[in-house]
Amino acid sequence: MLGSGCGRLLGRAARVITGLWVRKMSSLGAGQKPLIAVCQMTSTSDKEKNFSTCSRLVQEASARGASMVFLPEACDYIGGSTEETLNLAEPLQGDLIQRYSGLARDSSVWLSLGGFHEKGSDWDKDRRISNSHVILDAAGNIVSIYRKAHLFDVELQSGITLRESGFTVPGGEIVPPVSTPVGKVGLAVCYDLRFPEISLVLSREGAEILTYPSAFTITTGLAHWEVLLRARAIENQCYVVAAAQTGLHNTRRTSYGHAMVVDPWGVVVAQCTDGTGLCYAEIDLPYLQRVRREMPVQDHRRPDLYGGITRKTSS
Ligand SMILES: O=C(O)CNC(=O)[C@H](CS)NC(=O)CCC(=O)C(=O)O
Repeated sequence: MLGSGCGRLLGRAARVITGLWVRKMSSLGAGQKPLIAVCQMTSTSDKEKNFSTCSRLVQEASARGASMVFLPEACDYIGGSTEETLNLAEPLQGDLIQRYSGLARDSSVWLSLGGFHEKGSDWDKDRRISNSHVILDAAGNIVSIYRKAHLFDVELQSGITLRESGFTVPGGEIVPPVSTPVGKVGLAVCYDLRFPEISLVLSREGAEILTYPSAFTITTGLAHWEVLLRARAIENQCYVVAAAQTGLHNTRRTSYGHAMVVDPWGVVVAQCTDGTGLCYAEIDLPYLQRVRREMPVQDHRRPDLYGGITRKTSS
């Protein structure tokens, strides 16, 4: 737990927005803080239904005054088999992205599509897709694409076996944080959460908000989800935003849920309850600056000691 000596910072504590505040970025006055909305849903292989869920959530968030809405990994669909996952994939020039684009435009919000199954230019060669985190601005333009770099290939004794590399090509780059109306957003996806290096690169590049849209398994979620999200927020003194899949997708896949927002002090300031829904949080950048000023961990780093960390360890 956090010690009482930190009372001054803790005094500000968690503020989860519940009221019907309509305060779009365009109408934000001086000192007003932008609002974000974070989504939780249960994707299936029915793309039409998934889109209509996303659409309803985004419209609700927009009516509440959110400037940016975060959708989870696989917001487009979760296939019941590798074959189905591959068959349903679309290119970023396809119909589905156009519809998300229209949704951002019609609702005048920025959108994070936390994981879009992207049929890329190498499809004909390798028949694998990318797990792409796409940022759309409020006019519906694609402003950034990050392709998941760390793929979830695991075999747990508890019965969870997933081999993402069987249908996905790993991304080859970390993309610079995106300037949005709610702050500078650093992009990652799900399993990337377990690799602090990516968060260090993003925060060094200026990220104020780290994003981990996810479809965590229940076993790993129970053990690791919240502690990892809070650790990334504390280490980097960033907001951490984690939209999430929840519940039963098909006979073989279930997700942990617990979509949340963590503030730069490590406090969980918003969290979804059970099922499909949203949670909201204000992004308080002056507060983030204060946390960084009062405990300047970035200035205390000792890169002279860490040289070997980027080398792969032999097993
Ligand atoms: O398969 C899709 O269509 C969408 N992708 C996912 O659900 C991915 C790959 S299987 N899931 C994860 O990375 C879970 C990570 C996790 O649970 C952990 O790190 O503990």
